[in-house]
Amino acid sequence: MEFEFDIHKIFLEPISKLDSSLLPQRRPLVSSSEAQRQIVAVIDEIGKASAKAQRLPAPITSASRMQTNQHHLYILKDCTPKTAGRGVVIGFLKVGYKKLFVLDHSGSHIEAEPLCILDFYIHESLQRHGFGKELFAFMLRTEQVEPQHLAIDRPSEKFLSFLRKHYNLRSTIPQVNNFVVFEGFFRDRKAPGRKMPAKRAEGEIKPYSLSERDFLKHEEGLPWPFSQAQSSLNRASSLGSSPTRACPRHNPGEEDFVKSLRTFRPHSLQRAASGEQEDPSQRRRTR
Ligand SMILES: CC(=O)SCCNC(=O)CCNC(=O)[C@H](O)C(C)(C)COP(=O)(O)OP(=O)(O)OC[C@H]1O[C@@H](n2cnc3c(N)ncnc32)[C@H](O)[C@@H]1OP(=O)(O)O
Repeated sequence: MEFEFDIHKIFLEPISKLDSSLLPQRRPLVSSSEAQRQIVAVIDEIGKASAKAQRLPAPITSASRMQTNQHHLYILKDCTPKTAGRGVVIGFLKVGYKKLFVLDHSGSHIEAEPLCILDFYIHESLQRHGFGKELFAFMLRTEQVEPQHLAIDRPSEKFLSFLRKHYNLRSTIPQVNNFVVFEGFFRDRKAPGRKMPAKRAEGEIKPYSLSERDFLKHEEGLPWPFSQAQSSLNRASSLGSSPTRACPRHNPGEEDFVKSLRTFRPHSLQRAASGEQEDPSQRRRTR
């Protein structure tokens, strides 16, 4: 992706890590205000490209969302002499910690706060050249995390293939939310998860967990899963919640629906109990 300004003056490293300040560790070679303006333009553009590649109705990565969340954004630029001019952005990877209830092999809910892969994109013309692996490996080193300890927010087929090929991540542990976790998720973690009691007091239950992609639904009307309540509940519900997300709006009939969620036994849970595996790609949100 090319821009009307010089990428090499704002991103001095091959891979730049940004947080909510939107400023890379090495100070850009242009004024702070100019750097901020250019970096906002880059993030918004690559966010749009990623959404288009994933056929999402709107970007899940934008400068404004970066500023209001505790996410880390890794941006890879091209350093080869052929693009020595103003430089190009090859792709990006966005990660962040989220509080989730993750099902273990026995179907128990474990409260965990794993690093989650939230958005990942390499420009179409440069896919399958090893850039994704370079970016992903850099993130793993920087965040000091093992690939099997990650939770993935609705991976695409390409991403699942990527994880199989580079990290031998194949078998998933069936979940009832939209995050995919792999075998080994619970092994040798630095901070082991907390097992939740089978029955919890009323009011203590966090009824659902929103993935990055679910905020899109928020903007369209009732938040997911409440937006599903009027129609039939034909997909697995989610448990757990994201600390970085605003509280859902309360609507008439919402409490009844939450109660019904508490007694609802999702298909994935039934599958977990029977040992049957679910194809994670089937869990992707349809538009
Ligand atoms: C949580 C989320 O972010 S889900 C969304 C993930 N992003 C997308 O799906 C957007 C479109 N895809 C992409 O941007 C890229 O393909 C990525 C980010 C998934 C991978 O980056 P790449 O630079 O292509 O990966 P890299 O070259 O390091 O590894 C290649 C491997 O990735 C997988 N892969 C990459 N592109 C494809 C493709 N078009 N079809 C199938 N598998 C693919 C394959 O396993 C491939 O190995 P192979 O060529 O031997 O089959």
